[in-house]
Amino acid sequence: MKLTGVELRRIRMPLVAPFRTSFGTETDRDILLLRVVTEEAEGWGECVATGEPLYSSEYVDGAADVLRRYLVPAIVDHPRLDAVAVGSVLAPFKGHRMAKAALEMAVLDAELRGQGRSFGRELGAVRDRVACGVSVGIMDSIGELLDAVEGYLDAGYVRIKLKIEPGWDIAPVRAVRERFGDDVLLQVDANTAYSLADARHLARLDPFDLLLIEQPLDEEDIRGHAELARIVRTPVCLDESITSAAIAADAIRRGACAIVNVKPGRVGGYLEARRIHDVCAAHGVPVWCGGMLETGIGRAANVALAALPGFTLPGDTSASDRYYHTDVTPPFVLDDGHLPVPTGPGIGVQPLPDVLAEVTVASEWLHR
Ligand SMILES: O=C(O)CCC(=O)N[C@@H](C(=O)O)c1ccccc1
Repeated sequence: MKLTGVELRRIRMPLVAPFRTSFGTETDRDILLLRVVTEEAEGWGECVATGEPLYSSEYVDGAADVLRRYLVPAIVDHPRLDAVAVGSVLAPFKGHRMAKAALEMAVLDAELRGQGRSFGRELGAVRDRVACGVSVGIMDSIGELLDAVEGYLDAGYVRIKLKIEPGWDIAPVRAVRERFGDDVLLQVDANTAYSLADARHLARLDPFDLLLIEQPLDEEDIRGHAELARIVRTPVCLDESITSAAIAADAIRRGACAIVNVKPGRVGGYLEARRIHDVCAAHGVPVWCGGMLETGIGRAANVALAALPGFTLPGDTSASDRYYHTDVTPPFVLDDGHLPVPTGPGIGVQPLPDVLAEVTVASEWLHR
């Protein structure tokens, strides 16, 4: 493909409600979108970096800078550009996986739209709809939490994920179990908020029959998670720690995780996400699709990824209205606890021009 233009667009999307995790509270999402224009088609990519470097080292301003200064210039003159080439052209630049993922996604979307192939077909989807879980933030009270969980269960979500942190863990889990019973699929996400010294405390979650405990320790502490997994009966799932297929294989072989949360932005793109899926499948490790509060652009691609065979656990692929009053694409609407896998070319959705214009804070051409 010949790249004829790359647009960097910054949008601000207010959340329907504050979303609190162990590393902070978001009230709106500051999001970078990339539009790649080629002679055959246009493609869209969404960068999942957060406003501040609190989930990982990446943040929106940094991603915009590295795209503007290094990543986009590196690919624009490539004679035969396709999504597979993007990874190798950008490899010399260290890190910045979320920025790289957005660029690779936009190139892949343009390439597939030009070929009339969907993300699902390209990635190897085996389902035409995916079961959806929902992530529930830390709340001011147990009552508020139970009301939120009731609303999501009524909406049809098939799995509940509770954000936890020291001081908000055993009690909310116990309250949800007591109120909604033992059959609700329930898991927790600590976002690195604990240390190995908390192992015995975290083992107090074992009686609640959770699907998993996600990223309890620091993202670099693979050994610590392996030790924790020998103390806590609840399966350990890693998120922030898993930044590549090689690291996934290492973590699995060292006993650090029994389940992996696959997030394309965290690992550098959908092609690496598929490689992680394949490595986990080879080790008999189930995966599920994580979320970064994506708009319908990233959500469409995530739903396609979640349809791969190894994605046997419900992901954080919620409906658009879980986070946004108005999505920048036609909304993803939960149907019987599932979302349909888009079947159109590329990601299968298009931004709605009026909505996009309304939420756009800045737009610049990085190449034309
Ligand atoms: O449903 C979603 O898209 C959000 C799922 C979720 O909880 N994301 C968490 C996470 O740590 O996985 C997150 C929240 C805010 C910012 C980054 C990550």
